[in-house]
Amino acid sequence: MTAPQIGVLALQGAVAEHVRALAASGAEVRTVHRPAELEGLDGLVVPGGESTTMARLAAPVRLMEAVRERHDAGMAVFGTCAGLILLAESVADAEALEGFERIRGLDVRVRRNGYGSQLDSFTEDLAVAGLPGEEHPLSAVFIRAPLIEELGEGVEVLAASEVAGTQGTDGERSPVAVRQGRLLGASFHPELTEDTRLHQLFVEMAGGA
Ligand SMILES: NC(=O)CC[C@H](N)C(=O)O
Repeated sequence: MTAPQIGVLALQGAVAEHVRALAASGAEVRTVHRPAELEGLDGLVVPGGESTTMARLAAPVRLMEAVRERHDAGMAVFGTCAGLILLAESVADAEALEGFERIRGLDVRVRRNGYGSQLDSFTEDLAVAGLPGEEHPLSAVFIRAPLIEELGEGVEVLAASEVAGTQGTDGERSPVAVRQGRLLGASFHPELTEDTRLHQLFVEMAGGA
């Protein structure tokens, strides 16, 4: 079997760390800056960073639209943190993103910085459904993370956080890793630890699992 071809959207953000984690997970990896570079990819990671910056940088070459079209044609997409914001069907406080295309498609509503500011960044051990060695928690790093406020019917929750968002989810566990068909989303930064199991799950998904 040939290795799944996975791209990392490389406009801004945590690109190199995703490349390393994907390569360690058996993928053939390349960075993507332009629509033509999406050709032939089985999957694309949209990294964390700053969603507004990425949306602005993508606009002149219509990269968000191109990713959406490739996803419609079968490419899997994994959005982490800012990448999740770009993948979400709806953003609660979208003023800063207004007028800019996003990928969309993942049937969730997110709130940017929904766990608070940089100072409220945290690490949490999560149980994630469907990972190899599921009984070992995944150490998840949250940095100005988006809060998933609402989920559509077809969205499966793989992990939830004990930490409540700043608005509306008091006392409830908030979903922080979700899957809907060939879309995967995480509020946190899976590329910042040595644990590559979520990347492995995505590489398998993109390869047809
Ligand atoms: N670490 C991150 O990716 C932060 C995301 C950032 N708060 C945004 O809105 O894009």
